[in-house]
Amino acid sequence: MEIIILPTPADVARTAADAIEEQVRRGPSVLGLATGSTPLGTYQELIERHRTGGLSFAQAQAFLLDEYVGLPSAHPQSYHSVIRDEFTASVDFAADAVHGLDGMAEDPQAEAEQYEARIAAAGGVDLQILGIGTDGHVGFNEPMSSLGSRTRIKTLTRQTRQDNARFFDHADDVPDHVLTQGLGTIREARHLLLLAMGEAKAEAIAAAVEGPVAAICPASALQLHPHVSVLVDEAAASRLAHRDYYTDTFGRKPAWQGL
Ligand SMILES: O=P(O)(O)OC[C@H]1O[C@](O)(CO)[C@@H](O)[C@@H]1O
Repeated sequence: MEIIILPTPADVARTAADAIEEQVRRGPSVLGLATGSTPLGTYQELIERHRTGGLSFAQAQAFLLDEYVGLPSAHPQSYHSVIRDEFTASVDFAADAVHGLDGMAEDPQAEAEQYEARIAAAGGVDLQILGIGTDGHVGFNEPMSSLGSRTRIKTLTRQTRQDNARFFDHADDVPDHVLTQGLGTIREARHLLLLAMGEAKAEAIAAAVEGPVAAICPASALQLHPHVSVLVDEAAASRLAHRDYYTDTFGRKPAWQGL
């Protein structure tokens, strides 16, 4: 794992956007997109680079990590709507290049299996953006998710429903169930970019990076992946015990200048 501690959330957003831009400029790419508040600054940065710097997503495809069960895709808080409104409609993805799970599928298991097949048919994910929940979830893989799990239906924890209540009119409107890529699915992406900002994420980041690989902290499963970049601001890094090791460059330029 490469742990990159940056001064501010804006630096995290810019550095993540650099990695995505580099991937997309390399040629046809498959991106894994997260929703939630964490990647919003990154998406803003990419939209700006599209508008002013000619960055094009016309050759890219994208797969969402997860979706609420029971929300039609037109619901403003469905992740279909969120990613369209916050990112994909403001750049130049081709029609049908952005894929998500159907939260209204009559057979969620069949939907999950078809989604895995669509990812495989696209050649797998080149670069996966990830946020982290305060309980250590990635995607919606809540604590005690199997470290080898595949895309499936999951029940949200009370903590995650509370955390996400801010996006809904009433706390009770947060769905109980979700469809999410599994930890095994996520770990098949070729490069993982885990982003976290703010003190509220500090404990989860410390457990994910320095804790044992254990289902109690699903993000710790990322330690098993060969190419993970963890981009955190100072606040999210504040509980890391080995900060000096991550920041020591011995006078050289930091490794993250070219993720
Ligand atoms: O970025 P937030 O809103 O803090 O949420 C943390 C993570 O939980 C999720 O909402 C669940 O997938 C992600 O979208 C996000 O990365």
